[in-house]
This record gives sequence, C-alpha cells and structure tokens, in this order.
Amino acid sequence: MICDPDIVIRVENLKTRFGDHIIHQDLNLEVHRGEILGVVGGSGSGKSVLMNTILGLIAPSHGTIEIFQKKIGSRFDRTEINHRIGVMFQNGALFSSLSVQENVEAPLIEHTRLREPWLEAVALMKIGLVGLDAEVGRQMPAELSGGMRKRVSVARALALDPELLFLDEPTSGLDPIAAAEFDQLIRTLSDTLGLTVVMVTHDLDSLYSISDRVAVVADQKIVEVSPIAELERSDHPWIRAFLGGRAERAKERNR
Ligand SMILES: Nc1ncnc2c1ncn2[C@@H]1O[C@H](COP(=O)(O)OP(=O)(O)OP(=O)(O)O)[C@@H](O)[C@H]1O
Repeated sequence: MICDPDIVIRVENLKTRFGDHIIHQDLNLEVHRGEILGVVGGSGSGKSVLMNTILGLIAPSHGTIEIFQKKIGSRFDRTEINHRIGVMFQNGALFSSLSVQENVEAPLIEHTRLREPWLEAVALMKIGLVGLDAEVGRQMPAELSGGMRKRVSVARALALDPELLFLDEPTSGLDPIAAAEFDQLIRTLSDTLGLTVVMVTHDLDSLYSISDRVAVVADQKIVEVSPIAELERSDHPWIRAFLGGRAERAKERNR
C-alpha cells in the first residue's frame, strides 16, 4: 500500500457478511483529508454496516482498513486512533439523564485527565463552536429542539478535537431551514478546523450544498465516487433514480 498522508481512510477489497448474507464484496474507498464525503445508497445497501466496519464495531470477513495511514487489525490498534475520530450516530444518541454540558463533558472525563474547572471551560467552548449559547449547557436534551439536539451531538463528537467526523443521517427529522443551517455548520467546521467528514445521508440538499464528493453504495460495493455534478452524468440505474429529474436535465444539457 502507498502511504499518502492526504488519504485519511483507505478501504481495500472489503467483504462483510452476516452468515450467508453478503453485504459488501470487493468494496474499495478512499477518503481525502479535509473533504466532506457524502455516502448514499438504497435502503439496506450497507451504508451503516460500512460506517460501523470502519469504526471497528463490525469485523470484516476480508479486506483491509487503513485509518490515518495505520492498518487497523485489532482493538489495540484502535485505542491509539479512537480519540482522533468523532461520531454522531443517527438521532444524536445523547444521554437523556445528563444535561447538555454533562453530555459534552462525558468523553473528556472518559478519555482525558481534565477536571474542573477545565472540563466546564472546554465543554462550553464546544457548545459555542456549534452555535449554541452557554445557557443551553444547563438544559436537558428533552428541552431542546431537534436541530439543537443535533448541534449538541456534534459538540460532543468534537469534544476530543477529532480530525475525522462521522455523521449518520445528520439532517433526518429536521425541517428544511434547520437542515440547511445544520449543513452550513458542518461546512464551516470542516473549513475552519480542517475536519474530514464522512456523512451517510439521503438528503439531496445536503449533498448539493456541502459535499465535495459522493460515494454511492450499490451492488455490494462503491459503484461511483465523484462530485455530485458528475454523478448526474452516471448511467447507473440507482443513481439515476436517486437524482431523478436533476440527472435527466443534466443529460439534456450535455446533448
Ligand atoms: N447486526 C446485523 N445482523 C444481521 N444483519 C444485519 C446486521 N446489521 C445490518 N444487517 C443487514 O445488513 C444490510 C445492510 O444494512 P445497513 O443498515 O447497513 O443498510 P443501510 O444502507 O444503512 O440502510 P438504511 O438507509 O435503511 O439505513 C441489511 O440487509 C441489514 O438487514
């Protein structure tokens, strides 16, 4: 394998299966430093399984995964890189019995030796970074709107200053305005912090407004990785159906 510092994730010849059910076969993917990569695919195509395999939550049956130029073979390998990766799971997965500030402090308590008053200082800084007022820190997740909860999840995912951020369906359940604001937050964080973002989504608006490239999971592999404007020219049936009228209009323009 060539060691390229601008490749943050490299997946080669990945095979995953549950019993006889093969999810991925010969799947290859490279994620570039600093990009926002959208991951799309039909329901059940294996997007979440791919994300969870990269995160080490599912063991591949074949293939290699390299993160930060390090081949990941065992759980021990991951302890060195876990703090460099932030994850926002679908629906945020906040601890409902903890305040917003305590949610953001949780990874700091688990993975660092920071104690008060620094815990609070760092948590409030992260809460501010995602565009929320410090007073929100005292509120409970149930008191917040869906958009605010998503922002808190991002603040928690950023607690340890990761270089790589995974987002699973980040705009699901948000109205179009809140979704657009959330997208802009992710773009700003990526640009200002140099974050690499891998975002599993069905949201075409997000893909058009903030993704640098889009990877398409279909037929048990990644069938295309390219900027969304180039995907419009694809002949793959699922991509054409997904992009719908936009792909047809692009074909007309190019005729
Ligand atoms: N733990 C598991 N055990 C058995 N099968 C599983 C498991 N997790 C996922 N699968 C199967 O793997 C396939 C891919 O699932 P996955 O959740 O990755 O799809 P997805 O592309 O994320 O779908 P969606 O867009 O609906 O969330 C599905 O057929 C699912 O039933």
